[in-house]
Amino acid sequence: MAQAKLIDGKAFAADLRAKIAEDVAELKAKHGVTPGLAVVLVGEDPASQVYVRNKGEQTEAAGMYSETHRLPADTSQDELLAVVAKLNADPKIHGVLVQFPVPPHISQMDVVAALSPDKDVDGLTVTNAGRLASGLPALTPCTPLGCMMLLKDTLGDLSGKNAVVIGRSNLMGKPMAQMLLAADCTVTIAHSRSKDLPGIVRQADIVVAAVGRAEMVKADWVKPGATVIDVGITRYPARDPAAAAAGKTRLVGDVAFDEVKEVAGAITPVPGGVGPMTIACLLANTLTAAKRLSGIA
Ligand SMILES: NC(=O)C1=CN([C@@H]2O[C@H](COP(=O)(O)OP(=O)(O)OC[C@H]3O[C@@H](n4cnc5c(N)ncnc54)[C@H](OP(=O)(O)O)[C@@H]3O)[C@@H](O)[C@H]2O)C=CC1
Ligand SMILES: Nc1nc(=O)c2c([nH]1)NC[C@@H]1CN(c3ccc(C(=O)N[C@@H](CCC(=O)O)C(=O)O)cc3)C=[N+]21
Repeated sequence: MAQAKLIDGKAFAADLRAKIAEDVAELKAKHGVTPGLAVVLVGEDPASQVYVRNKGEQTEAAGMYSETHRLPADTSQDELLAVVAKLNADPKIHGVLVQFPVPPHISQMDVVAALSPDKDVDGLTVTNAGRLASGLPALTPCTPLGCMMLLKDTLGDLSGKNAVVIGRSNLMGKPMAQMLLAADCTVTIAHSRSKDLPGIVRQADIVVAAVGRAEMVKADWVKPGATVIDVGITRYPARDPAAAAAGKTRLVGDVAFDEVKEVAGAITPVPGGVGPMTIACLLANTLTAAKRLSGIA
């Protein structure tokens, strides 16, 4: 069997960011509005630090305003909610993202509930999740949005395809399933209590793995020719011992890439697949929020 087509999320995301930059320039020129994104990070999680830095750089490269709030790990929930309330009320800011996970003394649900749905560029509020489920216009989570773009680019019409989503988080699995359903797929959501996961996955024309267990999806789980989207990210020390000793890391997805690429029809790599799309879609959502908040679209 021929090797799977490699889905180049990095290149797709670069094109998307270039289009967003054009739209941002037009919004500024015609309406005097500069989209603004605020990212809030509580604690020192090194992986989150990288994402936060990438987000900040790419936001500015797209011509947007970016601010990052780094709060210490012992920030109280009330202090964090006060920061969110201030950003909700700040006219320079159109998108607010609180990086998860937050430390255990803070309730993620309470943080989400405090976000203004109009600025909820993660699509996590009950309002936006409900709007997505009801088929209404919504700000939707960035990672599933990016996965849908890659799937439509790879397969065209998704109607009637069997899609299996592994994972049921509010940020990833559930909204992914809603988007696939809206595109007329037959959708199965699998999770840690699912029985015979390999058997379920073998039915799929489309597999989306969003678990966080390195190389869980094996070649004999995948129907020949299926499209495989790997969302999972696990960070390991670099293979080279000297590099590892220097603190260098490598990213591993939820799919055993080397063996699955021999079976699948198309597959996203990690890194360079879904991750870059997440950030590009965050910029897209911030632009959408800026337009809506300014009464432009
Ligand atoms: N590339 C990107 O841009 C992004 C990557 N990620 C990555 O994607 C992964 C998932 O993220 P997220 O959804 O937030 O994670 P969560 O930890 O919130 O959810 C993980 C899901 O996987 C399920 N699960 C756990 N173990 C198994 C198992 N053995 N078999 C089947 N299902 C299992 C859980 O089931 P249950 O509900 O039963 O516990 C849960 O629904 C992580 O690696 C994360 O780092 C996340 C966001 C963006
Ligand atoms: N409120 C919230 N929203 C999120 O969307 C959110 C979050 N919290 N917490 C953590 C996860 C994870 N996540 C990623 C974003 C970009 C890359 C990314 O850019 N990855 C690159 C490489 C990055 C690198 O090399 O470190 C790639 O896969 O090619 C990965 C993962 C967003 N998340």
